[in-house]
Amino acid sequence: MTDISQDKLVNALRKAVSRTSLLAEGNDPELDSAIRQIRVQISKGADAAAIQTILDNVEPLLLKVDEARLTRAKHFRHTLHDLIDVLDQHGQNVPQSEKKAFETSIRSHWQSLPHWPQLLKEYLALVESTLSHSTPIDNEKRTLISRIFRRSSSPQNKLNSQEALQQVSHTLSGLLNNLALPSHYDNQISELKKALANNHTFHSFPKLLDDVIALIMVAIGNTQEGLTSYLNELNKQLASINDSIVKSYRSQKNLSESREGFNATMQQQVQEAASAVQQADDLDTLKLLINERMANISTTMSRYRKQMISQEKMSNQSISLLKSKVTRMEKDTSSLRTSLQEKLAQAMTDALTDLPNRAAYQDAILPLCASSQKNAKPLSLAICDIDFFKQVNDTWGHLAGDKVLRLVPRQIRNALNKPDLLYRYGGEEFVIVFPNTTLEDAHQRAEAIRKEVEKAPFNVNGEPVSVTISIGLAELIDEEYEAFFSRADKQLYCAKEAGRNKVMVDNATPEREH
Ligand SMILES: Nc1nc2c(ncn2[C@@H]2O[C@H](COP(=O)(O)OP(=O)(O)OP(=O)(O)O)[C@@H](O)[C@H]2O)c(=O)[nH]1
Repeated sequence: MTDISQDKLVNALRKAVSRTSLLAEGNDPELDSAIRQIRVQISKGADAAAIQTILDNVEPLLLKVDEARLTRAKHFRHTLHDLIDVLDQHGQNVPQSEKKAFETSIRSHWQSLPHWPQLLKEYLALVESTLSHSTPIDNEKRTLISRIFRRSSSPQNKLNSQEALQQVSHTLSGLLNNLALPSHYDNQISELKKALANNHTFHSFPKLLDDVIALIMVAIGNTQEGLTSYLNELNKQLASINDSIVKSYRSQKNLSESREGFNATMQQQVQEAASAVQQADDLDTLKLLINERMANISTTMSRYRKQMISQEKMSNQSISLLKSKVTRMEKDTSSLRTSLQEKLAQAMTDALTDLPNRAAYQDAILPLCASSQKNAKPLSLAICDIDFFKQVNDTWGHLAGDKVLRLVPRQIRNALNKPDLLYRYGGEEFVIVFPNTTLEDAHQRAEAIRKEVEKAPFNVNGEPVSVTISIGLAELIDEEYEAFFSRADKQLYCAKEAGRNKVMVDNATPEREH
């Protein structure tokens, strides 16, 4: 193998190793050893061009998986901070040093899925510690969670215990939405979400939290299983390609060795013939000598031809074996790509409504904002929230609530233009991105959306149910995304305050050249 192709191979494999190392970060020693074995393959040498092509195809997919993982991790980090907020609101004696230590743990480990259960357990320890720093232990045996929420029912606290419990349950439900588990877990996740939403007692809360942790463990198992088998497979195939290359190299070497041997023998025989001619005294002896030498040369040549033919055959065989191995590896890679694409689509889709979910929104919105600002094109954002949705759940049950959650986006779609993008942001909240749309046009469309939902004939068990939505709207100006979202969100809050079933607009508009 030439130095250049060796360099190419080393680079390609280094890229793959660094990507897979990233994915395998914090996983078990088996994965680390698989990565080490790939490094060994690099040093042994393999067909650079074939592997480069395959890795180039795999790399963007691995990158996408990384991004989805990062989005989930960010969501988890928010969840933990939400949980700390709940604790701050309800426990006046949160021990600051332990809270800081927990926040440091979050900072160090939020990106590593295997640490998530540990972080949730640390949260429970912080709850426990908060309690032991506060009121003296009651005689009544209450669970830790029940005590902290019980204290929250004092009038100076903003939320009552039920609301606090709901807030935590809601946060954990959001976390479940972002776990990216295979679809056969959908039922279990939706049951657990239902149990969280319906949970009005504190004693069952730790059990529910345990169930959430168990599902996170499954998600960890899945990630590791997939990666381990992928790395093992890649490793096996690299090893077998390496084998074929070594064989092919050996037969090439044999060929050139026999060519050298042939040259030497021929030279020797020609020299022998020449000296025999000089030594011959008469014509008959000379004829005899020449015939003898020519016969020798002809035997050597036919032996050499036979050897060549058999070695060429061997060389061709090992090349075609190598080709079929590379083809198989390409096929396997393409099925890996398909399964990664399916997993990616699953992670980006909300199972209840089939809409792209919050992770998908977060992937899309920053590039959309950047491109609108760069090209001086308008971009508007609407945040929609179903009014009094809790009442729907409380009156007709969660299944009816889920039905409404599926129907509302259908109504919204009736008033959207083709390029408009609709996402389920979480719970009963939807966001709509209006690319290339001014605030004025987006306002008209948002009004149409509000009316579509208002006039829709929703019903549960044949009984009509009135469903409306409130909408907050803003157009992107020269600002950070967070400020843009917060302006729309503030308007949603105003729409709720103003009596709901309203569209409220933030009137800041970008300066346009006329
Ligand atoms: N059925 C169902 N309910 C959900 C889901 N996700 C969130 N919820 C519920 O949505 C409700 C949201 O209630 P609130 O945030 O109090 O808001 P609201 O009742 O809509 O009131 P306003 O927004 O103030 O008009 C909570 O009861 C959640 O349990 C879901 O996937 N399915």
